[in-house]
Amino acid sequence: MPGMVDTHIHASQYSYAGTALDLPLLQWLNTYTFPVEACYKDLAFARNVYTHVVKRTLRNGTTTACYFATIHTDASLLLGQIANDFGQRALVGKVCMDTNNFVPHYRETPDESHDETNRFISEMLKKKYPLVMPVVTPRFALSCSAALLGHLGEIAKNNHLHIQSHISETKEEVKLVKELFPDYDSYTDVYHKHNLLTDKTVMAHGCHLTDEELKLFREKGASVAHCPNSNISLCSGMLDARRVLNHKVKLGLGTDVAGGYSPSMLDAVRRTLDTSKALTIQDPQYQTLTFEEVFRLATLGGSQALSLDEHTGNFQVGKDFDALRVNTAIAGGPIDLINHGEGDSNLGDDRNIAEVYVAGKRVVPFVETT
Ligand SMILES: O=c1[nH]c(=O)c2nc[nH]c2[nH]1
Ligand SMILES: [Zn+2]
Repeated sequence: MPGMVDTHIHASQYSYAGTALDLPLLQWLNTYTFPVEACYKDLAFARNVYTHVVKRTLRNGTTTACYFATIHTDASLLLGQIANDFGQRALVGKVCMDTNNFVPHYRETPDESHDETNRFISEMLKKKYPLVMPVVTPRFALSCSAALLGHLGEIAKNNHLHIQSHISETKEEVKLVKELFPDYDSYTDVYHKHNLLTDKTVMAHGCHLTDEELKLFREKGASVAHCPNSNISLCSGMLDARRVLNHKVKLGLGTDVAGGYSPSMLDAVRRTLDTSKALTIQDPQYQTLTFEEVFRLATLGGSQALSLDEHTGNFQVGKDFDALRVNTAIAGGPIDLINHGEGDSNLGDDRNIAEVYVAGKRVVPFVETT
């Protein structure tokens, strides 16, 4: 099968994946996330976690990942180097944030954020990695001043770069953005007015976007990363993926580690189906997503959401060979091939992924270096 595309994952949060899911988003950020992310000043710590997350996601069939790192430029560059060394296709973002009243040692000044983003981009591009690219990464509107958002929009525009952020994940966040940015039409308009809503933008969550906002997404060619595990785990909301698709807005899936507790894109597939079925329980007229539609979101949809579909997403002639060799009967695997069930099985996991290829090169099993 084609390799899977994780359109939204925090590499820096992998160290506590599976824990700390007892608070809503904003408290969760202040209590767990910011103190952990501050540790990436230490490059040895960063190397350890980043090596583990790249290996784990590759083993789970993520041939392309769109990563958030932290505010630390050198550690973020290290993540790019590690993805390149293991052969993963990746977008890597140095996080930008100049507003953080709860953990004040984990924030930048607007000038630092601007200068360090420029340094991150120029050093990353200098490496000429074949599959790893920088992405401009304002954390979200609540962490960024208007001045910083403006700087970042300029940088992205002048260098034709990808952009990633979060939007409308929880109702509380939407309300606070309204209070902080009263002169804008909507949360989406805050990013739009700062040149951060382009056809190379991917915004995570979007649970509470209005039809007007989705229209603006469509007009600008921006995409949504659907992160169902995180949406449920932090009780943020349920994205109506069908509505996003009906608006013809590009849509991919994200694990959103560690708001989402699983680094597996197969988990994202299952949670997407669960969310769609929960919406159907609430409204029996709702058109539930099919397995085939969700499989497409995990592969081609993700590549379109990241504007990488020229290179990856399916086996169309001319694209790179990003692929998984799947063995449903693998020894010790999770599937007993004894029943007469028809159609696609929901039971597979990483044990069934025998080999992973990125751009024609086998990257799993790992080649042990001496
Ligand atoms: O799920 C999330 N994880 C984060 O790290 C984050 N930062 C802002 N908004 C966020 N949402
Ligand atoms: Zn996120």
